[in-house]
Amino acid sequence: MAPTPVSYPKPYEAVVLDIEGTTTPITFVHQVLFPYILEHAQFFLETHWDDSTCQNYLAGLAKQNTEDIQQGLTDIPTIVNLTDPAIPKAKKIKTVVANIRYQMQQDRKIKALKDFQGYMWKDGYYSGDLKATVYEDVIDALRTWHERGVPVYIYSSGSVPAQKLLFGYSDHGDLTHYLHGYYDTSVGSKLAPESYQVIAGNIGREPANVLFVSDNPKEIQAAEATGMQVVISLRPGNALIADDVLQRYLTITSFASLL
Ligand SMILES: CSCCC(=O)C(=O)COP(=O)(O)O
Ligand SMILES: [Mg+2]
Repeated sequence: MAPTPVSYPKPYEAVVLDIEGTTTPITFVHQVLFPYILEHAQFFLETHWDDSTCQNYLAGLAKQNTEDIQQGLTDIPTIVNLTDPAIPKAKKIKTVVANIRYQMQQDRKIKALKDFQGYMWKDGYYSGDLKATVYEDVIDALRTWHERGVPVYIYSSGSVPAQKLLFGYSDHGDLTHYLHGYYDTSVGSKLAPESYQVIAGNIGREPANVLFVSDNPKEIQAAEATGMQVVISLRPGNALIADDVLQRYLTITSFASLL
């Protein structure tokens, strides 16, 4: 017999939130953040190339590229040896841009790519070119949880610096004072139950006392496997979710239902 769906979250001590499709529209990520990278990557690399921070992120992309090729990803554009002085800078940049573009077409949630994106977005947020969209009902919930003393954490495939920028430069101002901590895939894949165990341990709560909200059923299943309370976020433009999944889990269209 199919399990009965829960109709409301049980009491919880802490909240862990996904970003894309949950606190923030997918369109903001795919129609604003990602195009920013694609439009500015070439010029950004030309102007930041000699920066050691830039070189560290590029080394991450190059390492990932070596691993991808070793693992048989034949289509992925090869990044030339970035430390070879005989290769012109323009050629190096061309191969990095082609590699980033390819990975973004696949919407890969790869740490090296996400780290580099976060590094690039910093300029966009600082200059005012980027301002993040956060749903109005999320702001209300963050405020309410703050008043109630319920700590709220973020767990996203986007890098921790990218998360801090998104909530620091939102269309509702700086929201970072509402957030107690940030996790990215440094703790592990969002599809692996162990990652949610690590987060629960890190925030000092039993998984059963933590509420995780995400648009991705695979993330929901991974969190649920640890005993976390889970809720699926349904937002305009999110990927469709199979009926059996929708029947099995509590779903929300607004964070107001969680308060
Ligand atoms: C916070 S960075 C922008 C979002 C992003 O790049 C991403 O991959 C979001 O994935 P999520 O795990 O939040 O669905
Ligand atoms: Mg998401």
